[in-house]
Amino acid sequence: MSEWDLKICCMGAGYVGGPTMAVIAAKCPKIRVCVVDLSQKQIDAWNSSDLPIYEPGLPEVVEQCRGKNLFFSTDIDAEIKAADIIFISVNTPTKTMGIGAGRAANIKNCELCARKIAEVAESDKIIVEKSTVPVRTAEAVRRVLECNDKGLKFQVLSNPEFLAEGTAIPDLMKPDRVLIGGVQDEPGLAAAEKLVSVYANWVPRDQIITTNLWSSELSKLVANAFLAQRVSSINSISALCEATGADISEISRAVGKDDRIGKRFLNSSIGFGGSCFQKDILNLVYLCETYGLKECAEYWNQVIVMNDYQKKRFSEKMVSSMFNTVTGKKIAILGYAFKKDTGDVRETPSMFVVRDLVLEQARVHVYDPQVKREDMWTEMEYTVQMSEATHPGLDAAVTTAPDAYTACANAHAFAVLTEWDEFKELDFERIYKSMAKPAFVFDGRNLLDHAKLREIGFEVHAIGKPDPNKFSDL
Ligand SMILES: NC(=O)c1ccc[n+]([C@@H]2O[C@H](COP(=O)([O-])OP(=O)(O)OC[C@H]3O[C@@H](n4cnc5c(N)ncnc54)[C@H](O)[C@@H]3O)[C@@H](O)[C@H]2O)c1
Ligand SMILES: O=c1ccn([C@@H]2O[C@H](COP(=O)(O)OP(=O)(O)O[C@H]3O[C@H](CO)[C@@H](O)[C@H](O)[C@H]3O)[C@@H](O)[C@H]2O)c(=O)[nH]1
Repeated sequence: MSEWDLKICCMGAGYVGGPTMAVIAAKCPKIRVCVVDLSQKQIDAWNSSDLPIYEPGLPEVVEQCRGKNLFFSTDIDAEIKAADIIFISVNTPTKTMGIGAGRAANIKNCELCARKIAEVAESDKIIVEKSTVPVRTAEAVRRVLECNDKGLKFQVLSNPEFLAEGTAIPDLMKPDRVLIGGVQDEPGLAAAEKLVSVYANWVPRDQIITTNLWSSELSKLVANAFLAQRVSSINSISALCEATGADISEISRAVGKDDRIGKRFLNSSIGFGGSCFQKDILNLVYLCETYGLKECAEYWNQVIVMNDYQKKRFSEKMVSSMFNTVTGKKIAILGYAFKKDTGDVRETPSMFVVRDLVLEQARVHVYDPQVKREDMWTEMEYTVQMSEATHPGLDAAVTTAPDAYTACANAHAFAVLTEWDEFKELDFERIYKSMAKPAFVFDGRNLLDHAKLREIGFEVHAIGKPDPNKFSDL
């Protein structure tokens, strides 16, 4: 008799696999959970006190369960063999070459997981697609699994993840909903019910939605598209506010009070970043195109077009405000992560602003409380194809500062690009004194008290905020 009610294996120990499995382990002490990965470095970090990702509350949850019912391993074969349920939580990035390059999601890693499971499994299993995938990916996974020569039976479920970085632990502990898609026949429904029973250890049953496979897969893309669309919608209005003297925060407040619209995801910004929104909308656009739905594809693609415009608009505003030249000027960038409370820099809007400033030959000094310099460079090379090799002098042009004060000293401007709480508490009198004059502030998150900054002497520019010099009727 096993000491465990159930054994779960999760393939992929990243931003989703690690936290998701840690919470399952914490909520289900009778379930053995093992997260496996191809990367020894990643697994070693999960087994250390320096976890590979920064996520508030995560170290405590891992600490509570690791070595008891939560394990991290590179022994993929052994864990596949032992598991009753296997989650596939691997990365599905946008394809960079070949058919659909720049839009289609690359599901190669999902297929490789399915092949590995088919190769090594010795008993029937439930396979759960946790990764975000194009609709009908489960079909490919099922067909690969069926190719095992041992007569094994696999049930494939879709269980997309809705956690947001920075709030992953509360999102997982109290999810709005858990979505489980499966084949609507007896074995499919039984498999779905088994997964329902795992989540039911802490999620109320009426928040666990079961549906068919394709609806589940597609719902994930649609949820992200709707959220990103809200950000692009409010950002499009921020440009109109700057032109007319209206205030974007007041618009968000007034519009969001309508229950039908709701107040969340109406914060105007330099644009959305992160590993999901852009990738998933592009994936949706590509799917629409594949099915010949040109108008639908164009509609969703516009969310990305607006986001690119917002990022570009911000760096252009910086340059034009500073007398149309930043050449040789020191500019401080406060915040590099794509949002607060994470060290993740994938698709971060800060990177695009830094790129534009470097191309204008500014000297950029970046301070972020969680971002690692090596991650900045890796992402820059991957996403905007900039490295010391392609742009000699890049390494010297972008300095990482140990704190905000060092970044701002002697700078002509500072720009707030991530909404870290600590930026609100900075001593701006001290910063002002240390800067070249006129001292410019570009608030890309509407985080700071602009009236107070102006009183100190700063020239302040912010997203969707009227310029008091331009609008005397304010
Ligand atoms: N990051 C998020 O906030 C988030 C939220 C919801 C959904 N998602 C989706 O979840 C999936 C995973 O995202 P992530 O951010 O965790 O990615 P990630 O890059 O942080 O982690 C993926 C991990 O999978 C490992 N991996 C790749 N192929 C493997 C294989 N064949 N066997 C074992 N391990 C393998 C990689 O080494 C990596 O450690 C993606 O589809 C993403 O779109 C992400
Ligand atoms: O009002 C807002 C809200 C968000 N953002 C930006 O939008 C991006 C994404 O933010 P958020 O959605 O909070 O973080 P993610 O971790 O990318 O989470 C999204 O993507 C995940 C991966 O698919 C999903 O699981 C989540 O539900 C979904 O919120 C960030 O750059 C934010 O700064 C804004 O600019 N304004």
